[in-house]
Amino acid sequence: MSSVFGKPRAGSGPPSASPEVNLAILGRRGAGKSALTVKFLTKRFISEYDPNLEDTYSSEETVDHQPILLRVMDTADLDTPRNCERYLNWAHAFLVVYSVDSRQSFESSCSYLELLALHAKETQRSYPTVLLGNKLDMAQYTRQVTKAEGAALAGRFGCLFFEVSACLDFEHVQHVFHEAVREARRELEKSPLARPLFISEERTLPHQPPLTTRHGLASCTFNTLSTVSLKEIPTVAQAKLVTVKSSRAQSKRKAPTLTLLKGFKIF
Ligand SMILES: Nc1nc2c(ncn2[C@@H]2O[C@H](COP(=O)(O)OP(=O)(O)OP(=O)(O)O)[C@@H](O)[C@H]2O)c(=O)[nH]1
Repeated sequence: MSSVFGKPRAGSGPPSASPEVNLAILGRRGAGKSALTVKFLTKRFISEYDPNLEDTYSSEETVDHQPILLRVMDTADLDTPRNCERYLNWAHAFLVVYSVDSRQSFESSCSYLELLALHAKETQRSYPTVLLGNKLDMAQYTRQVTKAEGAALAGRFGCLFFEVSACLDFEHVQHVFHEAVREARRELEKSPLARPLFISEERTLPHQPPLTTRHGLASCTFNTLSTVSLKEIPTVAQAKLVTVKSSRAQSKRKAPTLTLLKGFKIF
């Protein structure tokens, strides 16, 4: 297996002509965001990660026979949404993860869904969101959140809902990520300008308290689209970008690579 260890995307070849979708994975610490990301990218379940590192991965996928460059930001927010503009201004779609064996993580997922609903309202755009109840393999022993509760929460926010397990079958996890891509693609087709923007000037509208105040979200600032200075996001803010080419890389001529995932090597 040839390898790239933490290799930045820039300089790793000509830019891809495939359409691009940015997907941010949100949720409370320990919900399984990294495990799901790694499962999707490598088909493997790895049990321990450095919880403090936040990484963004890039993977060439084929969804419904169409190539797509999928970027996945595996966020590390600890317990509540923090500095959320880094993903709000970047992502086309979101996966909000909780663990079916943790009521606390379920409650956190509700905060994330509220944050996203507010962001959609502020920007007057739709952001496809999938609510994921992870650790389904634990449900028979320590389930704390019923499937009906998950479905009801998803229904309240108009998002798709699945229960999955990062340590069970890969196909189910892949299906969830691909559903997010499908939804994002639909949204991008409806609104061609719906590309992530990086707002370089921080300014709050008069009469509009910052998001932090309205939602009590610690250190979460939000820049409205009415600011004067807009430019496309150049790279992923505050996140290290590495390229992941798993054994599922579309071209069989491209060798699968080794990469850095939250400080761990995948073999
Ligand atoms: N049984 C089981 N354990 C899981 C599953 N997904 C993740 N875990 C475990 O749950 C713990 C937390 O998983 P992470 O993927 O690190 O969770 P995270 O949401 O990324 O949390 P941070 O890294 O702290 O941001 C680890 O010990 C994983 O092995 C799952 O589907 N089933």
